[in-house]
Amino acid sequence: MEHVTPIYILSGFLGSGKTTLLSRMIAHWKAQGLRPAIVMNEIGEVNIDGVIAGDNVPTAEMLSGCICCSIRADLTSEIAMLIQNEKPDVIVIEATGIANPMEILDAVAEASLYIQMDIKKLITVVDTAHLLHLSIEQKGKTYRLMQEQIRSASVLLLNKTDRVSTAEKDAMEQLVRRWNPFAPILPTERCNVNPEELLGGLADHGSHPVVQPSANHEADEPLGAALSPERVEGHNQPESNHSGHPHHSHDHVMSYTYYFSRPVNSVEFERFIGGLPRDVYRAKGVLTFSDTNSRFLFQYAFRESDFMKITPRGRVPDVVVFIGEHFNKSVLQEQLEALEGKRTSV
Ligand SMILES: Nc1nc2c(ncn2[C@@H]2O[C@H](COP(=O)(O)OP(=O)(O)OP(=O)(O)O)[C@@H](O)[C@H]2O)c(=O)[nH]1
Repeated sequence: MEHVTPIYILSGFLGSGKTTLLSRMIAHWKAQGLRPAIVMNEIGEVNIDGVIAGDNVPTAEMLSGCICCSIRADLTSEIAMLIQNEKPDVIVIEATGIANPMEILDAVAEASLYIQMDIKKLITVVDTAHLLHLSIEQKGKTYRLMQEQIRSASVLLLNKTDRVSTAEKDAMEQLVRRWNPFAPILPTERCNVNPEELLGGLADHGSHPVVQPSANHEADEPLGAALSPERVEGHNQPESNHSGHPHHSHDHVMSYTYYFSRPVNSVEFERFIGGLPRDVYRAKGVLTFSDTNSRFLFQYAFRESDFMKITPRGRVPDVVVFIGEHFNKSVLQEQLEALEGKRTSV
């Protein structure tokens, strides 16, 4: 029988912890002597996560678009090429944080018409603190998207529990359970989860039928929750895509990439980040500071920033990608140029 490649899909809002989980999954499979491969999707024009994912992992980068819509057609050929060239034991697709998982499932299922693969799980990572914040406001596109990502999951990580109290965590667990009564919910810090519990084995992949969008799964099957009719009905965005399915629009989301031509002062940079408009909800990049002698991977997600020393291999530029809604790119550009000393005031 032809080899069937197991596929895991990682979903979750921007900055929820998908790449953190991906690193753990890769480490787990490598420790078992398996060969994983990654399809990494970014809406920005550079792949900062590629710096984190590590060496020796075959990666297909799909940049500057979202696999659930604008570059969806490329997914089949990217997966086919990975399988043909790298013969991986397992593939993980990390979707952009703004992707609608139903659309991704649909795209992957479309690809499975041509490629022998078995969609094992759709794992959604939730930033518990962010969800708490949005659940108080109870509105907004981000809240609705997060709800969809939670509804579609076959397993859920309630991540960043260190940023909420126990009572808040319990409340969010109840909320998530209401939205998705089927998926196991695993509360985590830094996605620290038992990989066996999360991933199961890969060995049984030959026995599952390849998932189709119209498949009628039992609730306890891995993707039963995601593909059941009420889940599809829950996906109630008004627009339609080319395949006639209701389509989620990303028109409100924008990204801005800034390349640095010289090191900047770390304190001034942190001050700039502290003053970012609320409409910028995610930023990440690689930076060289003038007052330190290391390079840093910079992360900003739901108003928390993080700097990690790195020694990137190969040529990695100093760059930051900002993602958000309707923010003013030229204001950011002016501030960044001022940080570089190209302008006199911020
Ligand atoms: N406080 C806290 N931070 C976390 C936790 N998990 C991940 N982070 C941090 O959150 C930031 C975003 O994590 P990522 O794993 O890059 O998130 P992501 O979902 O891949 O982000 P996108 O690719 O932009 O969608 C990083 O700075 C992580 O170190 C957690 O449990 N607690």
